[in-house]
Amino acid sequence: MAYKRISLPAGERITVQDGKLQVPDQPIIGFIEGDGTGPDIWRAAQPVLDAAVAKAYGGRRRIAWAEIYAGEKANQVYGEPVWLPEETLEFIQEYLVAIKGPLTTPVGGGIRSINVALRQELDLYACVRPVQWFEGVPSPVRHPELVNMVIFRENTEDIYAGIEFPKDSPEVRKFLEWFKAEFPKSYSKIRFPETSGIGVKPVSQEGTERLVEAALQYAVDNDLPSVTLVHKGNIMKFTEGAFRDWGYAVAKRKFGAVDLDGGPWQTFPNPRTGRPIVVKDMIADNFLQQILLRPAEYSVIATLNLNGDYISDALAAQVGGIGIAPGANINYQTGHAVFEATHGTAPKYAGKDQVNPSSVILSGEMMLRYMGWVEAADLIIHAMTKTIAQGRVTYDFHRLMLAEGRSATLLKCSEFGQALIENM
Ligand SMILES: NC(=O)C1=CN([C@@H]2O[C@H](COP(=O)(O)OP(=O)(O)OC[C@H]3O[C@@H](n4cnc5c(N)ncnc54)[C@H](OP(=O)(O)O)[C@@H]3O)[C@@H](O)[C@H]2O)C=CC1
Ligand SMILES: O=C(O)CCC(=O)C(=O)O
Ligand SMILES: [Mg+2]
Repeated sequence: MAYKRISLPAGERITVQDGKLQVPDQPIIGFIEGDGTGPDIWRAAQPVLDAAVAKAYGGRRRIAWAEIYAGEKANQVYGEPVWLPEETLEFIQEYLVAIKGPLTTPVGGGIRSINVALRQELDLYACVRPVQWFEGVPSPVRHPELVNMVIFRENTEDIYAGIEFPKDSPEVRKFLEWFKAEFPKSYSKIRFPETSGIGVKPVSQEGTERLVEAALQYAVDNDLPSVTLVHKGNIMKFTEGAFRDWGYAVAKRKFGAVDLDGGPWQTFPNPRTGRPIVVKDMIADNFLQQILLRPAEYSVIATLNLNGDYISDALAAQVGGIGIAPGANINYQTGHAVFEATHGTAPKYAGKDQVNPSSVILSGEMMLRYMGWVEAADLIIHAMTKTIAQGRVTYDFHRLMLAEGRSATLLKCSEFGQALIENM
């Protein structure tokens, strides 16, 4: 396919055959720099990913990077107000794998999230965010080593679908008139109808089942002890409550789970190892205190879009903050995957070469593992562990280390990337 503004490097496409990713030695992979601190971080991260691949495979393998555009840079490159160019989506459709920096979303009015749009347009239904502690990373909790979880956040539905009507708009008036006529009892529950904005929260059985199935399969593949369905189903019965029920049902139907002590918790033996996997559920507010008090009891988490967003940042804080929290948006059925940090654009640090590039680097590490390039991924983990152990860190860890009375060397964003390369 010919692109208007995307230059294709020499290389080949990643494809899927019989449900398995086929990765050539020079795969073309798209990257979106991102807004705010995105360019600082990408400048530090890309050399680290390239160095890991070069060292692991001695030049036999190489990533052929293709810059693709979204956010503020898309406006510059395409010369018109275009936040998510059609050809960016077409490129990812065709080349399957991409990595991106954070993109700005204004609060209140203005454009809707481009990050969310990418996930929805490409149907990247699972937002996978592993949360693990690296030895030496400063943390606000006493036992960060007990935190070892992987969040599977539903990525295409929920209140994030973006179905909202602003107060006083013709849409909200029409909606409320219809609602009042058809559902007078429910309408009467709207406390101030004249001054309300309205949002719609769709949660489907299909959307839930594919997400929960991916989480259960992850527990099987990685021999993990439990999957917890996190929801607010006591209050939102037919969306979040249904998420729980459909989740339990898929564990029974697809994995042969049976009730534990009369239910609702379930268990099934891991077909690969025989070890039991417990499927349990928890109401989201309780879960947020449980992960602080008893983190060792949680492993894989399957949850809805908004809960997953909150839980991601809360758990990241327990292992050092969103500067080191990676993620991936994946469609396990088609193989499409866009890797990205959990954090946003952190605009006050933009252009200062100051922030922690670890989230994007570790998102790249997830990407390499997804591609089957595990030797390169392992090198990144090794270098990250070693560099942090040497106390060579960016500002976010530095200030926490000093507060803990530890000595540390303050590095810029780019210097931290270089330190990783030295330590590979
Ligand atoms: N996927 C995406 O692209 C996402 C985009 N966003 C967007 O980003 C914009 C800003 O959002 P905001 O709520 O401020 O959240 P951010 O995640 O951008 O930043 C919040 C705070 O987190 C810390 N932080 C963020 N990134 C890093 C890093 N790389 N290294 C170290 N610390 C970091 C900083 O803390 P401190 O001040 O303590 O130093 C920062 O002020 C919004 O437009 C939002 O919509 C938000 C989340 C995800
Ligand atoms: O799209 C955004 O601006 C925010 C998204 C977000 O917070 C997330 O995906 O964790
Ligand atoms: Mg978030």
